[in-house]
Amino acid sequence: MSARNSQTKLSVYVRWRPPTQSESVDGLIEQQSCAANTGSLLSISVKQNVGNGRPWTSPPAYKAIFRQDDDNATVYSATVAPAIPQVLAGGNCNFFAYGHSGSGKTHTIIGYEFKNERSLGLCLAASRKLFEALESLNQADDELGLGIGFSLFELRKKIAFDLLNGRTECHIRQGSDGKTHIRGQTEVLEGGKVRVRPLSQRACWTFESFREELRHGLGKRAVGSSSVHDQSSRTHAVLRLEIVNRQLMEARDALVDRESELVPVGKRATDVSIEEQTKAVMRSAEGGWIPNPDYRVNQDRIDKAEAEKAEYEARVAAAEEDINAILSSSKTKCLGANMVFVDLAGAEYHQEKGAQAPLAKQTPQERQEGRQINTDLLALKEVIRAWSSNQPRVSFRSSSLTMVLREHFLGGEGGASAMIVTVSPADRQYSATLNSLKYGSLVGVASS
Ligand SMILES: Nc1ncnc2c1ncn2[C@@H]1O[C@H](COP(=O)(O)OP(=O)(O)OP(=O)(O)O)[C@@H](O)[C@H]1O
Repeated sequence: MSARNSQTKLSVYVRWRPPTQSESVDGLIEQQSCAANTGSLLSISVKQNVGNGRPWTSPPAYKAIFRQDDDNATVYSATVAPAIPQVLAGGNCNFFAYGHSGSGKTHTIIGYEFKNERSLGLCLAASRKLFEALESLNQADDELGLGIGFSLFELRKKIAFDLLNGRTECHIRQGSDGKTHIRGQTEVLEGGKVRVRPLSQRACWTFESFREELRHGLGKRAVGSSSVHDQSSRTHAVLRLEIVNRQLMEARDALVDRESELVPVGKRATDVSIEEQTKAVMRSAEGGWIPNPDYRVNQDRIDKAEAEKAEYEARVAAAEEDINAILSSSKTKCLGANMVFVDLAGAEYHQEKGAQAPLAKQTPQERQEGRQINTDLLALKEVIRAWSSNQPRVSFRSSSLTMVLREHFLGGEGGASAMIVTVSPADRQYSATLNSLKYGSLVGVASS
């Protein structure tokens, strides 16, 4: 597996969320951050106040540490805003939030208030800025017609659920090109075309329409009870924004059409070949297979079916070429650039000895999901560690989460990646917070 692009860096940030009233009463973690003498990364020291967890000081690893009174707009300015010019110059940028359940990942990435400017989650604040920039480009050249195409899905176990298409199940597979493909159900269309539905991508031409579409899609997201709260995201949500125009969207639709036409033709060629080969042999007296003297393989029939298949394959290749041509001949570099936001499902930790009972009761299924989420996050941790330290082999195939994120990790020149480690200041969640900080520090050190 290829190592990360040398220009792509992963910056790690920490965000403390405000304590709830009961957490303030029960006691808060003592924490302080300091700048190292050399370099610009920060370290954190934490100490449990009431419990007897061991104090810990991180190495210099974090690019910035946000305090409990820093709002989403402040976090956006420091983490995502610097990436907007990179996306407009054609780079791909990825942002994801990592942290234990209830630590503030959804609050940070998606946000819970869609209208208050300072509370917009990172993805909405980014899209608003992108739309502003695209509008200026469109005004300067009305042929560009730029907008944002987005896809939104959530991952649970090995299935991706397409939130823009009624939460339909999609399968995650690695294609012969080594890339990860997320494909929905197979549909038989008019004229015998067989379409394997791709993950939906919806084009929006204004920020307001994007916000409404996003809100609608997010409404389909699954929530359940974690060991910390009862509105927990029990899946990883992935939101991909791509700069598109109508020409690009139409070319993509045309590619899906050409692929749909190829499926029955390809199957027919395989069937003909198998049929001819089957007729050309017969059972011997001993039970083995021998040539059938009464049948001569109809090579013409096979060649005809293969020629038809080649013709349809060429149509697919031409449709792919059309897409590449649109991208390469575009008057703007940003066409096709991506921004990806990942709101990971919350890692769960066992409560410390003497801590309060969990706030929410979990069903056995939710406990099983919790174990699966932890397994995924462990795989992600290993991938980030290997990728950040430029190891030649990165085991992206170890979970469907890492398979899906593969493209985003390996994505292109001139991009940026950032991880925001969200943490709770509650003393009773000390070990969970410590775990997240340690994880972030490993990644931060490896990427520095
Ligand atoms: N920085 C913050 N400022 C204000 N409120 C916050 C902040 N971070 C989190 N919260 C609040 O804390 C609660 C839990 O946050 P959130 O749902 O974002 O957690 P999460 O990490 O996504 O949890 P899970 O993984 O279980 O879904 C929410 O009510 C959220 O509004």
